[in-house]
Amino acid sequence: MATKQEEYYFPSLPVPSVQHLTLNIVNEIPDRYIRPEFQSELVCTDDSFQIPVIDFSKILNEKLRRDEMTKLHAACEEWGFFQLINHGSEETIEMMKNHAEEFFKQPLEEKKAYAQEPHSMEGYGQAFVQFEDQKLDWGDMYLVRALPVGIRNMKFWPKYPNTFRTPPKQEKLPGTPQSSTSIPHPKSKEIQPGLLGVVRMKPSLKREIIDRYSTEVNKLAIQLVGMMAENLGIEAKQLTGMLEDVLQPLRMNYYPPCPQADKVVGISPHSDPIALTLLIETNNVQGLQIRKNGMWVPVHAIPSAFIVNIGDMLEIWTNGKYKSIEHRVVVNHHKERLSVAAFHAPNNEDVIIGPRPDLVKEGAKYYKSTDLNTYYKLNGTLQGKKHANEMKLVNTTE
Ligand SMILES: O=C(O)CCC(=O)C(=O)O
Ligand SMILES: [Fe+2]
Repeated sequence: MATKQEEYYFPSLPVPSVQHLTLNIVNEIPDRYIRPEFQSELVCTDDSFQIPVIDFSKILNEKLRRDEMTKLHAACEEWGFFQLINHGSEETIEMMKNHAEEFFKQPLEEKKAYAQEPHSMEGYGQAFVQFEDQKLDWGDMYLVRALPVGIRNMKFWPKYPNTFRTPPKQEKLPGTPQSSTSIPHPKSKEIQPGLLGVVRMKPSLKREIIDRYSTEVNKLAIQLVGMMAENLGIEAKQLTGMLEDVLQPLRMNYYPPCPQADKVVGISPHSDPIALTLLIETNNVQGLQIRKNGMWVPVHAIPSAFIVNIGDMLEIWTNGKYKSIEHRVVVNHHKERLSVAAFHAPNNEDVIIGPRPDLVKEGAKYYKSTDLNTYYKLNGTLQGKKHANEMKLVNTTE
């Protein structure tokens, strides 16, 4: 099946790396980053008002499944966001966090080797900069297309840390079978003291991190989408089938500290135009906020949890039963913040973006149906719930 991958990537004008801009700034930041439009918006100060937490291990447990599935349904209907715990990928998350942090610590020149090219969001740079006079977000990003395997462009995959993309070298240790290895990432938790004091990795941890992370996250995403279909009373395939041939970009976000943090925004308010996002905050610095009840609600990430959110495509496929939610990132005065978002969307241009027929059977259809290429062309800049809103039919009650 032929796909037109490049069309799905929105070209962005080159702008300076914010991380390196900050090295020369003492107090005043360039005007292009000042965003007065966001400064008066209400932020929720009640820390107990939080997105729901879903325990994946309970869903897999026959006795506990029912209640947890009900919680999942409510989370998707009422919040569009939840944290997923006990999902089994905790170790992989830990490695991903270490690697992403190490990558951004490198000198600018090293990172520039992966700079985005015109007409593509892949690589190191910024996203959604369309105009020379456009206001800018206070953050850098690094994006690689992880799935499908066939579209991987290895020139954008980081060579450092070396275990990011390349399996660690196999080294035979005296008296041990070939399962022993060495040279894991210096900071990674997989290091275990081996026989004769030689450092080795657990046999299960020998794959390159991006590949391993991408595979595990995609598997979870598809399982979650299947559970959502079940909760909506439709066949799992009605939703999972849309992602059988999946496009999974991984976006690593780096938000440097800012001396005028209350005047900038790390990522402008937006909903994700894809189907489902699984995100990790790598260094426990709060920054993500979601729009709820007319205010911005800070998300306090649980270490090792995935923050999962419904994207515009799932809102449209479910005919609005599940909602994509606007979110933004605020930055910190003193601390940097990092996150890694794994997006999931169809990779098959025959997939239709429109309400699934079984979800409009007994009622009105609230969204248009369109092909994937037309859908992606609705995009331009990060602007609220642009895709979902453009697709809404006027007869909608909301
Ligand atoms: O950094 C975050 O917490 C959110 C990032 C995000 O919304 C995105 O990459 O689409
Ligand atoms: Fe997002």
